[in-house]
Amino acid sequence: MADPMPISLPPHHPQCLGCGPDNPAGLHLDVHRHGDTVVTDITFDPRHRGAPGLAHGGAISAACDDLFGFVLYLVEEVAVTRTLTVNYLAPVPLGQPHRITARLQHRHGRRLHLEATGTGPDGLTRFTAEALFLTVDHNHFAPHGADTEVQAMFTHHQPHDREHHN
Ligand SMILES: CCCCCCCC(=O)SCCNC(=O)CCNC(=O)[C@H](O)C(C)(C)COP(=O)(O)OP(=O)(O)OC[C@H]1O[C@@H](n2cnc3c(N)ncnc32)[C@H](O)[C@@H]1OP(=O)(O)O
Repeated sequence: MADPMPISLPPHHPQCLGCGPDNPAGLHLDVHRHGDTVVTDITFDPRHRGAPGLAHGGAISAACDDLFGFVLYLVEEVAVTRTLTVNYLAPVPLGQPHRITARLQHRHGRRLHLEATGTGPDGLTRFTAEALFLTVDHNHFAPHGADTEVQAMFTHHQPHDREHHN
């Protein structure tokens, strides 16, 4: 079967560490939906350096965590990370695009079990990640004054609003 057309997904918000276009320290992830997966191509650069020439594990972890946050658009529910495990299978060189693909593996009540894979241009999978997200309601963000902002993320920015085909 032919691959589904990719659909552009909106950033969580402009200042998001993972995907916010206005965050100068951000990873600036550009994310698309491909069927039941979400996909981003990231090229770690010297700002993300761990060992010389290689990406820092924390930067890889942040990219996976934020990409998991895009699966929520598919689930159409707000959830937050409870656990995140990254399997660093091989060093990730700076300056080479890596494709990270994430999806919902299964759901059990409030528990969303998510999985991701990061693969280089040579076809080598250099990291995988698994996360448990727990669904929350908007009140979760209320003590921090962000409840309406998060609500807007999931109402005003429906993925199909920005549909385009690459
Ligand atoms: C808005 C989208 C932005 C996306 C950005 C990218 C993602 C992020 O960075 S999110 C930010 C980082 N994460 C956070 O700040 C979360 C901080 N943690 C919390 O606020 C709370 O722990 C929270 C809300 C996750 C859960 O608290 P609470 O609602 O009290 O849940 P709790 O009762 O402990 O657990 C709920 C259920 O999950 C189960 N559970 C909890 N932990 C685990 C675990 N590790 N494994 C399996 N089950 C678990 C519990 O047993 C419980 O099950 P049941 O309902 O059957 O009793």
